[in-house]
Amino acid sequence: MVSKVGIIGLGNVGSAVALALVLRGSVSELVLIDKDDKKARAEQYDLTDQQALLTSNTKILRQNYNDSWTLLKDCDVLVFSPGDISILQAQLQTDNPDRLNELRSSAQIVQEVAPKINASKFNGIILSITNPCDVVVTYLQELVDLPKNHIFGTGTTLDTTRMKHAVSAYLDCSIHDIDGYVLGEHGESQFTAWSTVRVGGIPMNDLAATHRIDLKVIEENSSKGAWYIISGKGFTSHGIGLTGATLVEAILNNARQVFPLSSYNTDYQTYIGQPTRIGAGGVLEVLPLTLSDTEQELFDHSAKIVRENRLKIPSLLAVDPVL
Ligand SMILES: NC(=O)c1ccc[n+]([C@@H]2O[C@H](COP(=O)([O-])OP(=O)(O)OC[C@H]3O[C@@H](n4cnc5c(N)ncnc54)[C@H](O)[C@@H]3O)[C@@H](O)[C@H]2O)c1
Repeated sequence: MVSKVGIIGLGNVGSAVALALVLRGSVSELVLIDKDDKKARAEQYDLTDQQALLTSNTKILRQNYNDSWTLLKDCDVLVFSPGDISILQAQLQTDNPDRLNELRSSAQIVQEVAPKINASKFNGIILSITNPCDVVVTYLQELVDLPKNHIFGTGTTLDTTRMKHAVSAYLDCSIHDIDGYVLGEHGESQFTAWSTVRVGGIPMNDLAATHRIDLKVIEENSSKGAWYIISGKGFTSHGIGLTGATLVEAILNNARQVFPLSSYNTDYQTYIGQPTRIGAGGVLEVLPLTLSDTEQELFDHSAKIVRENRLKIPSLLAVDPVL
């Protein structure tokens, strides 16, 4: 069966998702779109150069930014990854770097791109990556003609892989023995829900008590992961590239698998990172949380931050960015 995936925004992230999808032979057709047409064309040629060396066959298509996006009409999944990473690079010069500072720029992009998605008659599932992830996906859903369960963000999926790595490095064990989630905003208010974390089936909270493990140290190592990477190479790409491809595959294969995605939470009226089952129909189910009282407070706080920032968008867009 033909599977067709579109990617809007071919910077470090969009091109890494495209590369992972092509190398894994996950899709039959890929449609590339970027505001910078030359960049999209370059990615198209670069990805096509691999074809003779692969056992799979992905047709790499491209749509000019200013044309109508007709190639998106029959796409199954659309990856939304436009942005401007220089904003987060500049954040490293501040005392408290925060992805929320990308909001004004990303909200402008959403305003510009959403009508073009609607005009294309795209009717599949959107996977949103652009930061600040939870606020952007909340706003994007409001502007595109798709139901809430047909659009979700990568949420804390990447943060959860970072947490698993930090735990496995600390305990010197296989990363594959670790279950559990980082939840909340894909940002500074995220938290590791230690009550959900198990190592080979043993609750991490029990291990921490018996082995005097300082969970705060492990959490710090994982939650700051993106900033360590950006300070060294200027952007993150490999982890999010494979995260994006894995989630696209989960949709295409109707995996019915649970990831800590940014999905809609009716209590908070916002998208937020929470355990979410996805498949061909997009979000199939948001799993109920059984958190400790402290974790529930952290989750409430994180959702409040996302909601407040969504409400800030009109005033942010009213400000002339040049001033
Ligand atoms: N959710 C996550 O876990 C996660 C992880 C890494 C990065 N990100 C975010 O992903 C986004 C992209 O990061 P990057 O490093 O690729 O940035 P980048 O600056 O390298 O690339 C952004 C791309 O978007 C394009 N673009 C800008 N406006 C556009 C528009 N209106 N329509 C189409 N394309 C447009 C640019 O031309 C550029 O090619 C950022 O918001 C970044 O913070 C999210």
